[in-house]
Amino acid sequence: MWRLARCASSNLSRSLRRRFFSTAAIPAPCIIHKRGTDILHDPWFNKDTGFPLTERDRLGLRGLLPPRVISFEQQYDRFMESYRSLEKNTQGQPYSVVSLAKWRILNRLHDRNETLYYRVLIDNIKDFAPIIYTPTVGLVCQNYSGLFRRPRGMYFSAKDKGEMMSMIYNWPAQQVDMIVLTDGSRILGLGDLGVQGIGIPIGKLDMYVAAAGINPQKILPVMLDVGTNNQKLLEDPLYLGLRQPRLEGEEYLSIVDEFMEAVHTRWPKAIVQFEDFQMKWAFETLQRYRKRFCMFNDDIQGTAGVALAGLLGTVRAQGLPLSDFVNQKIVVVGAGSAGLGVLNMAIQALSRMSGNNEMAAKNKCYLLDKDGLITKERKNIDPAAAPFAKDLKDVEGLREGASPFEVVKKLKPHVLLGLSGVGGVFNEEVLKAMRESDSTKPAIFAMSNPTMNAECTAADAFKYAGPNIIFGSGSPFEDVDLGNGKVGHVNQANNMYLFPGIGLGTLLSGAHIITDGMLQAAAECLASYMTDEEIQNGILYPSIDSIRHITAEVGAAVLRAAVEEDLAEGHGEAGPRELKHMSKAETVAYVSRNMWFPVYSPLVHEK
Ligand SMILES: NC(=O)c1ccc[n+]([C@@H]2O[C@H](COP(=O)([O-])OP(=O)(O)OC[C@H]3O[C@@H](n4cnc5c(N)ncnc54)[C@H](O)[C@@H]3O)[C@@H](O)[C@H]2O)c1
Ligand SMILES: O=C(O)C[C@H](O)C(=O)O
Ligand SMILES: [Mg+2]
Repeated sequence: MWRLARCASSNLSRSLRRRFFSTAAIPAPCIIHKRGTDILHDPWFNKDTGFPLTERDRLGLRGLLPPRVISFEQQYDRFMESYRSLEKNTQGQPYSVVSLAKWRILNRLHDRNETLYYRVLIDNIKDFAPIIYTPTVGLVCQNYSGLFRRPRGMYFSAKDKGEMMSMIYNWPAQQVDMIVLTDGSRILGLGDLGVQGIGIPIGKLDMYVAAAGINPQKILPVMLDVGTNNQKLLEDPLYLGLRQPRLEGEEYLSIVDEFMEAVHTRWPKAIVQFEDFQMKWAFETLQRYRKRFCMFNDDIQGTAGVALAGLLGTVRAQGLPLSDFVNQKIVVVGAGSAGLGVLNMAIQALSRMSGNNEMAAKNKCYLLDKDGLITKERKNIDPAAAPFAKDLKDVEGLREGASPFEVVKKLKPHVLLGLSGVGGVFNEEVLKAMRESDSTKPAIFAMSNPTMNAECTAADAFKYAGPNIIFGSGSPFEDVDLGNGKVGHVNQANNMYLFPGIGLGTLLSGAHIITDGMLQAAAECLASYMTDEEIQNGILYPSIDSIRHITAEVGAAVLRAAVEEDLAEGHGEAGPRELKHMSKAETVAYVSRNMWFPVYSPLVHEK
């Protein structure tokens, strides 16, 4: 049964939350094995003009920098000034020009000085997340060949078969905690982008550092290049990936197997997040590895938790008890890895609430794909979608393949949720049909990314479906002015609210696998995070400004679930016994304490 207990410290005021996380601890010294220009060229350690004179002496930097020492705060202000003037100078130019210019200036800093980069990112997450993450990251992937200056992360290709076990030792860090892996086959809603999809693991890991405080020296973005079926890329002379069609079947799996074994051999406790794999491989690899390695699929499992929190929030927003969730009619448009992940988790929760009656739970959920409503009449039904196919006699008045409009018109659902990857699927006609919903506050979630691929815009949703709706989208939209001083609130229903906490909680627990129980704990924590007042105002998720706080809470919930399942083997200072004896509040404090925060550490050279 779902109990929405308040998170341990969720009653902290927003400003206190911010202050709590911006208080830097006294930095511990950092041992390095480099000197001179090698340090200046290493973004992990570089402080640019910020090296104090004593350190310049110790590290052989004297004379390699202009004499004046500039403080971290001055460097920070200088960067922000350049950023703001770029913003001013590009005003009125097309979105793609402006956002790529912003991405470039941030990326240059990332390449040069990671401490300063992550500090500006954390402090300005609301402004910068849409640049380094969704939606601009999609544009960056599309333009990767042109934007490429220096590599980031590792690239394992089909040509590296048999070599991966040794290649993994080419990575310079001794320890890696968090890996985000893609094969580039379904990048956001943009399709197969081959090797160019590396932008996604980079963006996701930036969120890990900013939101979860994973040390950037312990992250690794990885591209598994098994070819591409994108003809345009194959014909592009500047394309940087393998120019061959994608490997299939056993050949494909043997590459992923080899990579997973190599990672596990060097870093047995590293967590691997699978990201943006096309559906068949997303499900297959999850089944294949989840009991053997510490891994999860963000598009299936992270998205499901965020959507479930949104669905439960919708019930609360309607002023109903959570138990009323079992009466909600939910229409999901998009039967891919994300849509099926959401439906699976929603049905698990519904069925728990209705006394393990899975049949009753399924009856309330409807699934559509590119060919419309999925029923048992469907020819060549995808096995993953088959359990959700409707018996025609249970959907009277509807036909196999009914369109989103027909389905909404007939069923008057409480929730319409899109994960189709297709922009505009919730058109005027569909949105207007939602006005006749059986709910007084129906919810519309247009979760596909990036912005162009959202099923509808926020403005259209409020305009056509009415001012009372709850609205969520995968990519950020501005709140909508409804007139008379009223505002239509836009929720960013994006898995970024969960994946950083799933990774952090798992890491600190020392669990060697990620179970459904741990994922459910993450979703429950997010669902309980908002106050009733916020929920009444249509606000289902925290502001991205407090992402570090919610991530600490989610991380603690995941860790505690691992303890309850006897999976927590401990990490660093805290062994399994210590973890077991921590109270809920102590667990949150422990997780927060273990979040890395960017400050210049004194550097000490060792041969
Ligand atoms: N907001 C989030 O956190 C989040 C998380 C994961 C995925 N997504 C987004 O969801 C989208 C889908 O991801 P996926 O991994 O499930 O992709 P997928 O390719 O596995 O599945 C796409 C599904 O949409 C269906 N579809 C295609 N055209 C359609 C149409 N015109 N009408 C109805 N259905 C249609 C397909 O038949 C398929 O079932 C992507 O845009 C992705 O960016 C968002
Ligand atoms: O990347 C995102 O913004 C969310 C999600 O993982 C997606 O694939 O769209
Ligand atoms: Mg994704």
